[in-house]
Amino acid sequence: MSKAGLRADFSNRRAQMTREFRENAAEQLVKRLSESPFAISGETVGAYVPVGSEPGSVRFLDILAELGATVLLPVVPDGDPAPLNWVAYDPSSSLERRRWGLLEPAGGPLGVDAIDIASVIFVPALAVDAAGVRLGRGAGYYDRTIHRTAAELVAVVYDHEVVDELPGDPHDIPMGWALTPGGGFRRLG
Ligand SMILES: Nc1nc2c(c(=O)[nH]1)N(C=O)[C@@H](CNc1ccc(C(=O)N[C@@H](CCC(=O)O)C(=O)O)cc1)CN2
Ligand SMILES: Nc1ncnc2c1ncn2[C@@H]1O[C@H](COP(=O)(O)OP(=O)(O)OP(=O)(O)O)[C@@H](O)[C@H]1O
Repeated sequence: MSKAGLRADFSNRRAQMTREFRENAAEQLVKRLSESPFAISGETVGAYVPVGSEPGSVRFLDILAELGATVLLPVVPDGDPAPLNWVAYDPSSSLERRRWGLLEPAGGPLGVDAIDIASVIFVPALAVDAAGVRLGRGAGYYDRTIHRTAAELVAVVYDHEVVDELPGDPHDIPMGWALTPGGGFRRLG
């Protein structure tokens, strides 16, 4: 199946999840952080603010910060897809509704290079396969952003979204890990 067809299928399935299912999953993901195979305390960690039925929560970001991480959140640049910009997450400051319904922090962006010092990046995905191929939303923001990073790349997905094989493109950056509510951190590749 084409990437577009797969995107539609995984998105539809997410749209059918109940609120209770999503909230349970979000709480499980928070608990999984205590099992992280990498250090969080003292590290710079990339993460994202989930919108709609994306897995995760603002609480997940708060716990990362409580565990001692500096949390960077992506900001979509104006215009055509280009590398993501980054803002440090401050639990006490507000998130603003932006393009495509995304929630982004209000603070001043640190620049596209800010993510270079991250040791772990939690990456939003619709699905990921056993080799680490990630299915994103199809604008290519993350592939343009993480191609030079040495960070551990963790695709955050629901359990049924870790699949045997997805169609890959040469520009796709492989994920090293999947994080799911039921399975925790799983190595890929
Ligand atoms: N929570 C969250 N933040 C994120 C991402 C994400 O997947 N989740 N991104 C992950 O990359 C980046 C944003 N990427 C996005 C790419 C496409 C669309 C989107 O809805 N596109 C429309 C097309 C709209 C149009 O062209 O006017 C669509 O697909 O229907 C949204 C976000 C950065 N921040
Ligand atoms: N490093 C890159 N340089 C230039 N173009 C790129 C790069 N990575 C991806 N693209 C382009 O971006 C578009 C979307 O790519 P792809 O389908 O892999 O998106 P995605 O990873 O699913 O999306 P996202 O990262 O926004 O969640 C494609 O047209 C692709 O050619």
